[in-house]
Amino acid sequence: VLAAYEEAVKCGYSGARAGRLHTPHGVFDTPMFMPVGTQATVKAVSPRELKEMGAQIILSNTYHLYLRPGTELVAEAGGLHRFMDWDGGILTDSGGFQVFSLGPLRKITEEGAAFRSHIDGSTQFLSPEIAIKAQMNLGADIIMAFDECIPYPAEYQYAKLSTERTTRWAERSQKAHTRSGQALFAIVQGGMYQDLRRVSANDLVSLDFPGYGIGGLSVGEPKPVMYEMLEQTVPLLPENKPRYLMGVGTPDCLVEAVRYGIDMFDCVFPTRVARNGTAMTKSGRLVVKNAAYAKDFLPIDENCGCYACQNFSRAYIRHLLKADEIFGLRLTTIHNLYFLLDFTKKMRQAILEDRFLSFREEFLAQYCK
Ligand SMILES: CNc1nc2cc3c(cc2[nH]1)N=C(N)NC3
Ligand SMILES: [Zn+2]
Repeated sequence: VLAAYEEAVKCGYSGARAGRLHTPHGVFDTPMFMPVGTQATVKAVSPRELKEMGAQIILSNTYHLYLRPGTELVAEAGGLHRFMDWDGGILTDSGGFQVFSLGPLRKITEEGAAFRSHIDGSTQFLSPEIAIKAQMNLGADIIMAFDECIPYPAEYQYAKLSTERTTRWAERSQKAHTRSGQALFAIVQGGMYQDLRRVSANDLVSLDFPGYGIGGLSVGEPKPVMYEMLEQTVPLLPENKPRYLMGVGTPDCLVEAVRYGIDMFDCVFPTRVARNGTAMTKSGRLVVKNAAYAKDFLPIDENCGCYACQNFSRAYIRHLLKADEIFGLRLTTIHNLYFLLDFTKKMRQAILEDRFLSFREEFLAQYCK
């Protein structure tokens, strides 16, 4: 069965739920955080380390792999799982976001999006059909419909026309998707307009997908606006199907989104800030590179079970970062990924024990943004 959803343990007092996601590569627990491995690697960590820290599903990007090394090449290599030696779950994003955020955009038409490659400036074109074929070649367990990610802010009229096109593109994505054993999720758009979000959700639900991404959020809008869009959208999505909030995020956003009923998350934040020496903790960010930690022989977090915190001090990691030693980036990355993976595990446990709201209160009280 594809990304079927079962055991959605629904807690009466909030939309939070703990579920299990069935894929050809295993059954995975939600809420879940998916480490981002844009170019078929989660930067600075190995598949063995990912497995060890409890990663279940990781994300890769069709846009990048289509441009380099090419999705046919990955198919010839036996598919993305074989190519990167990852036997857990893989979700590929369709390129809808990256085309608009990475390549200098040439032109969007009903047919698709023409753009210039951010790698060599060559003229490229992605359409629902091309994006779906590319994802079938990659062979991920979950793939995403090709959508247009509306920039923020956007005029109502533009958001309306773009959202309607994204729905037509979702239908074309569905028709182009012929690979069994692979789940195609649609992506709800609608900008920051409540009515457009509701129309987008209702239209996509009537096309009947096995799961739904919520896109076009965490694109610079104030957090209350993001939560308002969630409040409008999530209740319209089927309870027995996964909801995936794309590109989110920081622990405070995760705990709020879980309260609204989100099950899946991905974000480059933990791996990206790790590479400039920032560690995530339950009290907020800790910039290990700061001189304050030069002689701090405690771990980043004494209660953390990760490889970095079990074996190394802040002083050592700071030394490596100051000396531009690659191992320093590896340790901060391992810690940040472990922190978020463990955080979602703690949220799941709280939901199952019917104490999610108090877990959320306690966490938010301690965490400074
Ligand atoms: C960082 N914020 C973010 N918002 C997103 C929104 C989308 C996405 C990826 C995102 N990342 N991928 C899509 N295919 N569409 C919507
Ligand atoms: Zn740690």
